[in-house]
Amino acid sequence: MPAEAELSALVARSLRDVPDFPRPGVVFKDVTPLVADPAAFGAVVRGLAEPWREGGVDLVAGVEARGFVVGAALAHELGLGFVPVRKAGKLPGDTVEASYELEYGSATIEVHADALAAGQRVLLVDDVLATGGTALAAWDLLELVGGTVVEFGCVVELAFLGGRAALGERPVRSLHRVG
Ligand SMILES: O=P(O)(O)OC[C@H]1O[C@H](OP(=O)(O)OP(=O)(O)O)[C@H](O)[C@@H]1O
Ligand SMILES: Nc1ncnc2[nH]cnc12
Repeated sequence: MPAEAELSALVARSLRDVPDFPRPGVVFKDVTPLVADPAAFGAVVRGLAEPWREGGVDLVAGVEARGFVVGAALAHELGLGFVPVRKAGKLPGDTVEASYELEYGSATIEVHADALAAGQRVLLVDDVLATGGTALAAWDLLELVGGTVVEFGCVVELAFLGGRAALGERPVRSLHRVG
């Protein structure tokens, strides 16, 4: 099996599907079993890091909360720093914020206004791409504070929810696609 297919299969068997969470009709893709398994977690982090090992990115950003788990590990793997994109009201400095809809609700996220130097190239990551609302809002915020986002990387893509299309021409990479 090619390496990409093997990694996709590993992700598939390391996730837990939780029906009707957090509300009826949603099948929640739970990554907690994956990140609790050092072999699976390591393979996922290496998979997301692979295109960037020779450079092209200055910082990794991740969206609270699950994006912190993937993003901080990935930043460490690449020898880079990490920029947190947080839910509203958590960052202590001056922030810029964006509100958005996601598969099962709405939210507001923030990034520190001084998180990036002008032109710094950012790899944005999260665990799940669903409608793309979160990814698009985070992408725009990171560019608003001066960065250039080079890719949105995620562990799982719920293709039937259209996140890739919502992100338009922005590069998206997922390790495992559902639907
Ligand atoms: O593509 P979307 O429809 O925007 O959905 C994807 C987002 O939803 C989840 O986060 P959630 O807001 O549930 O927060 P959490 O990480 O704190 O659980 C997930 O971690 C992504 O950030
Ligand atoms: N179905 C889902 N499972 C886990 N995280 C999500 N974020 C948005 N939709 C999700």
